[in-house]
Formats: sequence, C-alpha cells, structure tokens
Amino acid sequence: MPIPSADSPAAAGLAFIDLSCGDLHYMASVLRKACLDSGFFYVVNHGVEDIEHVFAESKRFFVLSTEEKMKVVRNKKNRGYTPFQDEMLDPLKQTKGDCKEGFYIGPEMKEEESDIWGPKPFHGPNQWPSKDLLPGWRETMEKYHEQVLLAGRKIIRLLALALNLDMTYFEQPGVMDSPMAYVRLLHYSGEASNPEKGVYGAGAHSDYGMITLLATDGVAGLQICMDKDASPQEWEDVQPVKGAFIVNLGDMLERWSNGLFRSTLHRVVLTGEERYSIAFFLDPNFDCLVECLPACCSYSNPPRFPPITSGHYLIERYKLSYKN
Ligand SMILES: O=C(O)CCC(=O)C(=O)O
Ligand SMILES: [Fe+2]
Repeated sequence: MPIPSADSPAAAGLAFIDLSCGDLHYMASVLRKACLDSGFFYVVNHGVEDIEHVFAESKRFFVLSTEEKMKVVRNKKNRGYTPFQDEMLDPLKQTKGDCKEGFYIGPEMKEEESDIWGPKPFHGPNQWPSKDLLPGWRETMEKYHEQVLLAGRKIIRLLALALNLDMTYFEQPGVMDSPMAYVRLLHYSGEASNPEKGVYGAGAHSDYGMITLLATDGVAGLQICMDKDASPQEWEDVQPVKGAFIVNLGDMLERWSNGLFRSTLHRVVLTGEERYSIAFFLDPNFDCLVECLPACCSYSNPPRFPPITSGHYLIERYKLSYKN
C-alpha cells in the first residue's frame, strides 16, 4: 500500500495541523479537539529540510559494529547508544526487552553545568561517533535537533492556546525556556513481534514529558490505544505519512492539564521488517515544577496528581524502563 502523503490527509484518520497556516487560534482549536479525542495528530510544514538525509545518516550509525557503537554507549547524561533490549517499556507484559537499538542526542551543554546539588543530571555534552568513521554526522544531527526543536516550540505555543493560556505560557523562564529536548534515533530489528509471547518492538507506554514529534521511515508498526482505561485494550495502526510528524502527548502534559489532555498509550508491533524511526522528546526544564494548571482544576475537580519536578520525574521513569 502506498504511504499516504501530507497532501492526502483524509487517508490517515487523525487530525492534521499545518504549521504554515497563519491563523493561530484556528490551529489551536484543531489541536484542542485532537488532544481531547486521541492525543495523537499529524503536523505538516514543520520546517525540517531533508529528513531522508537524517534517516540515511541514522542507518550509517546503526550498521557500525557493536564494538564501535558501544564506544558511545548511553552515559549518565542520557546521551549516546542504547543496545537492543536495553529498554523494556512494558515490564508487566514483556518477556524480553524492546527489539530496538537507539541513540540519544540532547541539547549541547558544557560538562561543568551544575547547581548547588552538584552536577545536574541530563545536562552535559553529547557523545558523537568518530568523525573519521562518519564525517558530517554530527552536523546533520545538530541541524536536525535545531529544526525539530523549532517545530516543537511552535506546537507548545499552540498547546498553551488550546488550554486557554497565554501563548507564551510554556516558554516562560523556568518552564520550558531551557527544555530537556532529546532526539532519539531508533532502529528496530527484523524480528517479528509476538504479543502473546510478550515480544514487542516497543512495549506499550506513554511518553514521559510534554510532547513527542515522531518521524518514521514508512514501515508500519506504530499502534495507539485511544482509551487506555478500556479492558480489553483496543489497538489501532497509525499510518506513517510522508512529510508529516506524528505527535503524541506525554505524561507531564497530562499532569499539568489535570487529565484533560491525556497522554497517549502506544506501542510498536513489528511484522518482521526492519524499521527506523526518529523520536524527538520535548520536555520541561529540569527544575520546572509540573503541577495542575489553575485553569484545569476547581473545587469539584481538584488536582489529581501531586506536583513533581520534571527532572526527578524523568529520572524515576527512566529507572523503571532501563536495565541500568
Ligand atoms: O518508533 C516508533 O514509532 C515509536 C517510538 C516510541 O514510542 C518512543 O521512542 O517512545
Ligand atoms: Fe513512545
């Protein structure tokens, strides 16, 4: 089946947000409906110039030997290579780790960045594969990080409007002006998933932060569960759309909005074909206190989640899904 393109939105079922549309309030109303309906939507005209090149460069990394990839294995700052099965996103249902390997790239920061508590988790320089092996690789990834962050910033402005907040609410100092923003290259092996046996490309989960912008190579596999409280859960395929990001909502947004915008439960079930995707996790500043927005609670609808700081919440979630 041909991959639908951004010009044939009806083919894909979920809402489309066109970031080149000048009418912010219209876009915010489409976004609000999408957030209330499914928490998943497509974003087009996002300003990323050559995504095919980024995918080609991602493949150039993953075909390196395990020995070479392990030289840049994920460090304490959450940057670098994660081997196959290192992560298990749904430990209750999985019998082995996710059939995927990955590579995290965060905002470039100096090693010594720290506060009174000592070196700050998640803050530090990136790890890069050797320039001799992959010339130009770092530059491609840095440019992608910059472009996808710009698109993400536009979306969080729309999200603020969709929550009836000032457009710049989430960009205020201390909120998401210095976000934890990670590109994660992903490569799924050709191993077919088998849900009965607890084998998945990626186990069922919702992402931890604010929003995720996902680019995929066109190979199917991503599924969402529209009603995460239903029993049994029903899973629907999400079609990849050329030229569009698939965006989903994270748990911190659910907490902020007191459950009005629910995070999206999703998983990857593979048919036996290799698959590549590139996620971009856009999360609040490390020190940001995520607590119910005043507009989202009332006497009869009190806050459902205790306040948490973004960084400590992320640390706890990573601890639960990674081997080390
Ligand atoms: O590869 C995909 O389509 C989904 C990846 C994902 O859900 C994640 O990395 O959190
Ligand atoms: Fe995810």
